[in-house]
Amino acid sequence: MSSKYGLLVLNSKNVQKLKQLLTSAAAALSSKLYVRLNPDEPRTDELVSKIYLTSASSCPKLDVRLVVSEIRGNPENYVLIGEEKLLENAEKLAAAKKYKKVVLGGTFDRLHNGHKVLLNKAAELASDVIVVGVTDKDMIIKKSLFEMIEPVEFRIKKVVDFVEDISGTAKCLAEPIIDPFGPSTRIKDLEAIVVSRETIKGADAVNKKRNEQGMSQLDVIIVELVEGSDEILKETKISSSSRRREDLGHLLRPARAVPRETGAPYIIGLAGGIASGKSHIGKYLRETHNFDVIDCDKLAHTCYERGSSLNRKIGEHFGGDVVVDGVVDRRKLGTIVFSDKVKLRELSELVWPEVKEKAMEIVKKSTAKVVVIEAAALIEAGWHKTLAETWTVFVPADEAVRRVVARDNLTEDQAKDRMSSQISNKERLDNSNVALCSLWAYEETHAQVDRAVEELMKRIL
Ligand SMILES: CC(C)(COP(=O)(O)OP(=O)(O)OC[C@H]1O[C@@H](n2cnc3c(N)ncnc32)[C@H](O)[C@@H]1O)[C@@H](O)C(=O)NCCC(=O)NCCS
Ligand SMILES: Nc1ncnc2c1ncn2[C@@H]1O[C@H](COP(=O)(O)OP(=O)(O)OP(=O)(O)O)[C@@H](O)[C@H]1O
Repeated sequence: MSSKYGLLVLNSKNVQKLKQLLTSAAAALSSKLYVRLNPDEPRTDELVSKIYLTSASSCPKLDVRLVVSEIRGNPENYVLIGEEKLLENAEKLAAAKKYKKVVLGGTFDRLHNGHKVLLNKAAELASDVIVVGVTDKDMIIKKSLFEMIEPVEFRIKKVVDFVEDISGTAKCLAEPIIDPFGPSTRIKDLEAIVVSRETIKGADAVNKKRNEQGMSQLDVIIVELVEGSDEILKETKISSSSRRREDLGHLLRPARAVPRETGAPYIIGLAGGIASGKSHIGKYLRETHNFDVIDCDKLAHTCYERGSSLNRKIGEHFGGDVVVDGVVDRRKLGTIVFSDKVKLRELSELVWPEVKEKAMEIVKKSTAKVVVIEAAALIEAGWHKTLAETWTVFVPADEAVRRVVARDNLTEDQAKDRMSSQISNKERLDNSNVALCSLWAYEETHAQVDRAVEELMKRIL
């Protein structure tokens, strides 16, 4: 049985066997590995990067933390990885800290090894306070797959926990920032700023602004980028964007336990904005995975048949002249609802229950293992609250506009208008269990769907 936490002490000899030691940590532990260097192994930037980089391949599931001061809690409580024991040299380590207060900034989504190298540098240099600006709002919306970025409070908590855990002495003060400066140009007695090769310009901008405000200049401490590769996003460094992309097709939050009769199909919702790729994915699920897929768009049309109960309800609600000979005059109804969000909502509230009832009749007759309810407004209609799980497909808004213009022969403004009546991708994803993004080649969309189906089958067996 594996333990949760472990401690790996490195010296000049066993550091040669780093890969082997990290691999044995992977087998022995389930959660966190603290790494400490004994005095005969100096901490160089190369070694810090190597520890994190090697951990990514040798023990990818462990949260590896290179401690720069004394270990929190009692080291005896951790499983010792390898033979080397801890020599207490906390005083020496603390004395080596060059500054009292340092600052750094970032988004820190899905805290990765590049971030850890940067934060380790700050912890290595600062004895008292590490100030961290964590981006939010306008600072994140240009990032790829920004809709999947973790909430800022969560990212802040992760950063503070990591920094205070490895630092031993320094307090970490983190706050959300909505410009590239944040506290770095507000707090006078900062002494240094930690950046990577790619964010040096940001540090220069901070110093320029501090100078203009009559504040001292910060020493600029640079760490090298930790490499990684992502052919789809064309990244050559470990990045949060890649990690978000890797999460596509995987369960983001647990499915709801919905009681199901023996042999009854498992129902999932498929939501997504205009031209996001719902129909394409629905077709793929039907043809490749033998799921039954209910297209609620088509189903809604059948609700408008002559003399239907929906037509009657619409007549009662919007006035008799929108229904001619038992059939809704769609043009007339369109002029009423498309210029008035409240009226559109009222119409939806008449249509959705009818569509849901019809969808459920189809589900009852289905002999498939899984039935997919494909509906653009699934989340607006609140159906996700009763389904076991919802999958959302999305593309960035500008791509959706491009697709609508090309497919539906509309102007850009008309396309934007249509999108403005829908909820945002972020709102959809916040209410979904699985995220799919159809921004790249069809094969990539299919690969995400295949992953989602494979995991779904394991969950529902
Ligand atoms: C504007 C800023 C804060 C936005 O951060 P960004 O969105 O790039 O954050 P991200 O989470 O991607 O990265 C955070 C930091 O880790 C570094 N980093 C990211 N990946 C890696 C990697 N693979 N290896 C090493 N470092 C990495 C980044 O270069 C950045 O310095 C930043 O880029 C910047 O300009 N920093 C310098 C100025 C600054 O710190 N301002 C705020 C002070 S409070
Ligand atoms: N990688 C991709 N995966 C899926 N669709 C893609 C991809 N690349 C481009 N597309 C295109 O995006 C367009 C929209 O796809 P689709 O019709 O499936 O969307 P939708 O969400 O059903 O749209 P709507 O709800 O507006 O009818 C299609 O023309 C489709 O070919």
